[in-house]
Amino acid sequence: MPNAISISNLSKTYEGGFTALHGIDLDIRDGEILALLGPNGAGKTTLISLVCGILNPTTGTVNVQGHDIIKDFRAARQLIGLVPQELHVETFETVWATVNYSRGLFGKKPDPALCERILKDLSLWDKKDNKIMQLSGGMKRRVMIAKALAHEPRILFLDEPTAGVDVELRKDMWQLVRRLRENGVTIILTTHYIEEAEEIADRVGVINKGRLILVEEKKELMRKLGKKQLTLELVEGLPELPEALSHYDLDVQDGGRRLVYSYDTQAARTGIGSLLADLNRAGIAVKDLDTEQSSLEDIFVSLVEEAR
Ligand SMILES: Nc1ncnc2c1ncn2[C@@H]1O[C@H](COP(=O)(O)OP(=O)(O)OP(=O)(O)O)[C@@H](O)[C@H]1O
Repeated sequence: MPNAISISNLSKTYEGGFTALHGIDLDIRDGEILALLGPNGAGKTTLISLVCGILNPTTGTVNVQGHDIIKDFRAARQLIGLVPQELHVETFETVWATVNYSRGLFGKKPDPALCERILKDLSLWDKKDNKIMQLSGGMKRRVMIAKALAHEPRILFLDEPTAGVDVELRKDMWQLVRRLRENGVTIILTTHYIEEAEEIADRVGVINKGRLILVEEKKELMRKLGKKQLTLELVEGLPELPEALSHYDLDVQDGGRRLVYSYDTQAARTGIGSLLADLNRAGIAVKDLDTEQSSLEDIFVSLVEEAR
């Protein structure tokens, strides 16, 4: 499949000399949902602003479905919808006027049926005649999304779409994102909520201090970097760990009544079989056992810590 966006050696040094992005190379595939994760100030918004032509790069190029973002700005920009992090909507306009106007900005003919569908999809239809200033924060955020979709972009950037949004609305947004993807829209979202990436992304990119430290299929990332833990509930508490078990990576918890064994899912041998055999040999009876896989959050925290 062709790439929706190709980013090559992209850097940004702001006036004053601070370099917020260092030589980013990234291909965003057509039709995927890519989540960009990174701590505050990592450079996520800078990257989005460069791709959307809001900022000029210091080095590098960005190609949007074959259109260079600088040489062929209008064609490239037309393919993109941007939902910025900050809410800035014309407060005295109605929802309906705002969304229709946005479409016109891209030189597209009015399409009331499309605007109606977008507002209905975003549960804003009953607010269409309201002035934006009469809406709640979550509704204003949805208006920003409606605006970004009004010119039928093929690529949608969502910069922290669910920041400050309640759980219910967050789930609605995820559903909307999935629906857009089903219609072939490529989606790039930045988020601090790892569960968001875990829930909806196909691939995950991690940015730290202006560098893209990793881009990987979410499933592959979790498989490769995910550790598993086996928790063993013992029939009787152990006063101390027997010598025969000292070579296992075991954590003794709950006054010796629980053993937690960490193992690498990728290792040729997990060691579980021999651990259970050694427990049996040592006369330690197991009441119950449970396994748990590390979350994307654990992986993310360890990646960013490693890069420090
Ligand atoms: N106009 C500017 N001039 C100078 N430095 C800037 C400017 N805009 C952003 N920066 C710096 O660039 C770095 C990256 O900022 P950016 O907004 O891209 O981060 P981010 O990953 O989006 O962060 P957050 O998650 O907090 O939104 C930060 O150190 C920020 O202070």
